[in-house]
Amino acid sequence: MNLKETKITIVGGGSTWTPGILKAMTRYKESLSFKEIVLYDINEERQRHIGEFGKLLFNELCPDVKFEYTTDKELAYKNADYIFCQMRTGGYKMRELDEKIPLEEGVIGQETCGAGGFAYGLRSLRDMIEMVEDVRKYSKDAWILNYTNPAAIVAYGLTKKFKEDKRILNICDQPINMLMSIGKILGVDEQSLEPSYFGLNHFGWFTGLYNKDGQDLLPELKEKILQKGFSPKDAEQRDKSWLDTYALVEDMVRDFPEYVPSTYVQYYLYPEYKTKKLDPKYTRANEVINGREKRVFEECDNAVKAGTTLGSNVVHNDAHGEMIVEIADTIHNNKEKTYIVMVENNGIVSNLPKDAIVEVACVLGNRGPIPFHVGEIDVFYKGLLENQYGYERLTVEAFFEGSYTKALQALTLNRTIVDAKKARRILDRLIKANKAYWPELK
Ligand SMILES: NC(=O)c1ccc[n+]([C@@H]2O[C@H](COP(=O)([O-])OP(=O)(O)OC[C@H]3O[C@@H](n4cnc5c(N)ncnc54)[C@H](O)[C@@H]3O)[C@@H](O)[C@H]2O)c1
Ligand SMILES: O=P(O)(O)OC[C@H]1O[C@H](O[C@H]2[C@H](O)[C@@H](O)[C@@H](O)O[C@@H]2CO)[C@H](O)[C@@H](O)[C@@H]1O
Ligand SMILES: [Mn+2]
Repeated sequence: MNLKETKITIVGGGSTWTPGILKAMTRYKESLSFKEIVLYDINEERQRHIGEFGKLLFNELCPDVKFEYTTDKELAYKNADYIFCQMRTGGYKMRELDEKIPLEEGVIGQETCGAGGFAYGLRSLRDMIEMVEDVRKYSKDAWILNYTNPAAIVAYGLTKKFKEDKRILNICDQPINMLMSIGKILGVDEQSLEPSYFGLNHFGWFTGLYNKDGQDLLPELKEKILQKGFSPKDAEQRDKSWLDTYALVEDMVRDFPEYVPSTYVQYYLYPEYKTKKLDPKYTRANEVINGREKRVFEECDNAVKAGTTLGSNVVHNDAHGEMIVEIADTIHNNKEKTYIVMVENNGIVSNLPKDAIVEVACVLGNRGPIPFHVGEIDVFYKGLLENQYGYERLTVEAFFEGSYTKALQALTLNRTIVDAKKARRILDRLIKANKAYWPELK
């Protein structure tokens, strides 16, 4: 075990996901040997609710750890060893517009896919670049583990901007969440499965699931999905929209039986069907504002009022918190475990561009992720991914160059839009809505 004492900072301390991360951290205190935890956010009021909950939690479970929450960058980033980042530029108010504007124009309105993800990407990039610069000013060797969405765009943009920085790792909880559900369907512990997987973030496929004997359980999984459908492991705690999203995995396996896709692939394969199903008057942002956000803040406040976190039910999705903490632990202790994370392609998928940010299985240790080779992918997958790569790249270039033309090209290329006149209408509305956040596009 690596005994170096560590400091961990959570950026976006006021996030609805922070309590889950903090709870997971309490289980890794010895292994990660942290002595200091700091929450950092630009919204003092919002963070205070989570910060007070965290203070109580650490006081009860790890009293020798210094726990603070702050809006001061120096305090947050100085001498930090691990930065866990999960910020949302513009908050849920802007997420609502990301989802509603495209839907009003008759195309997918979603947090990370299509025009919504594009709008969110142009907002996130500005703040994420600033965050990396701030962190590097105070802690040049800290590992930055990033959840901030749209992770595909953020990862591509940060990789272009900070070419030499090998300690930024972009991660997503979707593959592990899916693996947990897969484990339940197969009746095996998901930890015992070695996945093979390729794609871009929120656009990928499981191509193999090997048990300890080296047997591939993917064929059995596909059979079971076709017989009984696909639902999340924690179905009883899920909002309806996520249950609907999981359910469509069955359709995708029926239509394209080679692999098992990420749930997000449905936005690209069935854009017309999905658009009809989504309600432009009440989107996922509304569901979250009235559900998770309300519940997390109320439950944090209730614990603080009660003076104890014991018995508090604030954590809703263990996998999310567990994943980022486990990844830090794996790096810290050079555990060389397998995770599906984002890395620069550089030939991993040999027929996709080298600078694409792919999501693949990697062995993770203190040198960072070491990817498993994928090789050539078939024409259908290559076509889909090459198209999405073009969209992601043009989005990032539009941001860096302030280019309206590249923004229009990006949206036109996106499979959820296609029509250039529609793309222009959506782009013009998004420009107005995002005036406070985007670079000027000329
Ligand atoms: N990669 C994944 O798989 C994954 C999974 C879940 C959530 N996420 C992402 O995590 C983030 C948080 O999600 P949420 O739903 O809890 O949102 P949230 O709005 O509840 O939390 C985000 C927090 O970030 C803060 N913030 C905004 N701009 C900031 C900045 N520049 N610096 C520091 N803090 C800032 C906000 O004040 C807020 O407290 C989002 O980007 C979301 O998309 C990613
Ligand atoms: O709509 P939200 O705010 O609840 O979630 C958005 C995030 O969704 C993903 O996380 C999923 C997970 O992948 C899925 O399998 C399921 O279990 O629920 C999680 C969220 O509730 C996604 O990976 C993130 O990038 C999104 O931010
Ligand atoms: Mn994700």
